[in-house]
Amino acid sequence: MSITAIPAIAPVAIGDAVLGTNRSVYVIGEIGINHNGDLQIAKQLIDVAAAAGANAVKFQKRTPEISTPMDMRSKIRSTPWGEMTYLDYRYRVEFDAAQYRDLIRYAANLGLHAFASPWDVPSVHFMEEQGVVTHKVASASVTDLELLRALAETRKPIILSTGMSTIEQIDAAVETLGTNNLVLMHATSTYPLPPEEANLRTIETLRERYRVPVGYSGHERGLQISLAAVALGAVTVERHITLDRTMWGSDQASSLEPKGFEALIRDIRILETAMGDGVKRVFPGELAPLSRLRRVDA
Ligand SMILES: C=C(OP(=O)(O)O)C(=O)O
Repeated sequence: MSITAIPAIAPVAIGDAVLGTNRSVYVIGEIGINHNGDLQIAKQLIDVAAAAGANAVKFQKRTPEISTPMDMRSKIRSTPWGEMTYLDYRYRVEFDAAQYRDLIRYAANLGLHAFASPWDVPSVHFMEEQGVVTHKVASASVTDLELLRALAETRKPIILSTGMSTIEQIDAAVETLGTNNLVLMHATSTYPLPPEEANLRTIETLRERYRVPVGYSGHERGLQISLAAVALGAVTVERHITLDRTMWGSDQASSLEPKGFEALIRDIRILETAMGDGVKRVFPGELAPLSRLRRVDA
């Protein structure tokens, strides 16, 4: 029987990790803004990611006066620090350069990459000065071509999330970034994500359309959907992590707590081993049952 060979999808190196088919899944603990602007909480979340066996932690970096939508800026928000405008709240949860240096070093000492999704062009330069191994593009930024051009100029590997985007918008983003050193992430930006909006078969759609490694950024409750994404070939999985889902903050409720994140990574490691390489063979463990059970030898 003749089988037509489809050209393999080139893996993408991020620091000392390689993301691609038949490689270990690159697990990202998305700290995002779940640290609520508190450096000690951020470090505790890095501890959680390291203890669970993640490969990386991720933050969100914003220049609030640029990245906060105009109509949101003066809205009043109740926060643990009192009532304040949405813009002031956005400033309250940002870390400065010295704090990022501290966090990235802290993560590196625990064997983790640390990087961010920059939400505006100055934030790209800010994270570049931190010497990060990669940049992530949040789903919200898919159509921000100015941001994508700045990211392309860094020549770093880029992880592009695709939630709340049409295929045409993703086409334009991919064209801007180029497919060299690009990892896409299937995502649906519903918080929390109901199964009927997960549409995991999109992982295959993105992989076939763009011929780049594809991962999954999840916002569901529980672990099943992320694990299914791995079974469908996701090369990276990103999940929000929190110390406690009842903490104040918009992403806490749809985040995984330490035990959940640990269980997720344990199961991902079992799954990636179980996926194998697809080459049909008789395994050593089958030899005893073979001699016991098969009557006709071919
Ligand atoms: C919001 C983000 O990502 P996603 O769109 O994958 O949830 C982010 O990386 O900041």
